[in-house]
Amino acid sequence: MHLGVIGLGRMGRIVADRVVDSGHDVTAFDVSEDALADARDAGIGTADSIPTLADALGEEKRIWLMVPAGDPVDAALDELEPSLSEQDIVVDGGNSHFEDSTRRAESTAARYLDCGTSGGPAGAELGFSLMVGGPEGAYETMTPAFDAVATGPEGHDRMGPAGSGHYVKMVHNGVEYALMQAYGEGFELLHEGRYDLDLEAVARTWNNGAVIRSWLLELCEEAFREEGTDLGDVADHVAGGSTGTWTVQEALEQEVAVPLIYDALGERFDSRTRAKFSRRLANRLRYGFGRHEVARE
Ligand SMILES: NC(=O)C1=CN([C@@H]2O[C@H](COP(=O)(O)OP(=O)(O)OC[C@H]3O[C@@H](n4cnc5c(N)ncnc54)[C@H](O)[C@@H]3O)[C@@H](O)[C@H]2O)C=CC1
Ligand SMILES: O=C(CO)[C@H](O)[C@H](O)COP(=O)(O)O
Repeated sequence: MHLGVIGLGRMGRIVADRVVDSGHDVTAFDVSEDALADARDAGIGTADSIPTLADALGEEKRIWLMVPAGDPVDAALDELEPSLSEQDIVVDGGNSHFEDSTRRAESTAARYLDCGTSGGPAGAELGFSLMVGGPEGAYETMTPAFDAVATGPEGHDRMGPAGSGHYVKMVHNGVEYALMQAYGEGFELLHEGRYDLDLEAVARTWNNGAVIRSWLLELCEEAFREEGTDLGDVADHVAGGSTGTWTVQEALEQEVAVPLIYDALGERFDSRTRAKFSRRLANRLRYGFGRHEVARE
């Protein structure tokens, strides 16, 4: 397969690297000259514009977008559109809103796959979990790329029609908010409670056989090891929030109660006005899985 990758940031560069490492060809583009130069230095083929990238892919273009959700996706698609036909397949691997993905799938000439991606930059070695929505034939055609980018054949699946991949990823992120909140509250009680505890040791013990062991808990262990049991100067400020907001909005529309996700989202908003230990841990965990910048005091 010859894959075009648009967006070579924290996630897109991993997509390109994994596809190349699996023996496929990649031609990549990013608006950032630095990102392009880094990719070239690593032996990845690059193009100096989106139309040039499209030309390099010839007939039956296979293109993976990994740019920030919203306007950048529409901007990249607008530039691609004159080169696209129904022989071509475009994958959006970012965190787009599922309704945007449905709209794009209807308006593009290409076959469109919305692909929720989980694992974060820290998951580069293991591979990602991919939740794909869109036409079955396009999903099957892209299987070699999905095998390469995911943990393997078990790490991706077609969720359903257009929009369903990003819908499942949106709910995944809602769950992520609630789990972070639950770990944060537990560690806050241990931190403020009656024993003088080493929280790294607690997390490590829990990670070895406990019911609540998980990758997020391993990232808690890492955070306490690297920042100290009181999280050092990690600020009580949690950024992000869009994917959790979408989850809550959809839950309201479907009249499904999601009180834990709702509360976790509220805590995140509240963090921007008051200081709390659980939020400081959430702030540090987002670096752990997403390499999002840690806000510090
Ligand atoms: N960082 C994470 O943990 C995860 C991120 N995602 C999603 O993946 C997408 C990419 O995220 P990151 O790689 O973290 O972002 P990033 O900010 O590290 O990289 C985005 C890249 O896209 C480039 N770009 C922006 N507009 C462009 C355009 N029109 N044409 C070409 N390149 C363009 C930027 O120059 C940058 O290099 C986002 O939708 C994000 O929400 C999904 C799962 C995990
Ligand atoms: O999708 C992700 C992890 O699964 C990304 O890290 C995303 O940026 C996190 O979402 P938010 O910014 O709403 O915290």
